[in-house]
Amino acid sequence: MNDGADNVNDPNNWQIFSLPDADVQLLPNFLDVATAAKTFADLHAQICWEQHRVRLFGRELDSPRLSCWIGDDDAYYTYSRMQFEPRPWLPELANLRDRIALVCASKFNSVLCNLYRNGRDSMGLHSDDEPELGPAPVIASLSLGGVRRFRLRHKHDKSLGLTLDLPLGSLLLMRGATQKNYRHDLPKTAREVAARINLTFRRIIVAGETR
Ligand SMILES: O=C(O)CCC(=O)C(=O)O
Ligand SMILES: [Fe+2]
Repeated sequence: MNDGADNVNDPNNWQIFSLPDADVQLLPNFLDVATAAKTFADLHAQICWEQHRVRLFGRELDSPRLSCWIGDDDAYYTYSRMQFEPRPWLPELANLRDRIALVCASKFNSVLCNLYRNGRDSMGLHSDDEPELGPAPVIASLSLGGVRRFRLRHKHDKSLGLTLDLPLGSLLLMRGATQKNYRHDLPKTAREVAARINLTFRRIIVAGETR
């Protein structure tokens, strides 16, 4: 793990983007390069990667990536109108969850893991705005492996957006009204790119919880 924990906790190391109607920050070196590489190798081997299906224009298709939904037993999630039952936490993921919770001052009970095998794998434009995430979700996104382009686009004002090449070991934090006002994607690329793992830590509001 990154021994520069003080470093990570120093709010000055967050890059804060002044994006209207959103709250987006990046901690470029949450994991140092060696730790990020080891974490990538461990998770690539340990996560039970699955081919999820997505519904698009009334048709069901293979999603262009491999995925795995991991979380507490009660953290059910509906994504692209498909229900996912969480798989149990792996120790390394639970450890990352706790460290990320500290630097983000938020709690997470689940993580969506995505594996982009090459430049043809991608994530279409969407908002993480499912009702079970609550009205202003905190999404913490850790990137490992190959660098890929990530784009945020305002839902109503085409002039507003942000494009980031997410470095390995970086932690992107989206909070507040970001999901309400923006969509994001990870486009395909013709460049030769190494495989990438992305972990989006989330908090599902479980039935019976007051908020
Ligand atoms: O791979 C990424 O950086 C984005 C993943 C994402 O948007 C999601 O899991 O909802
Ligand atoms: Fe997303």
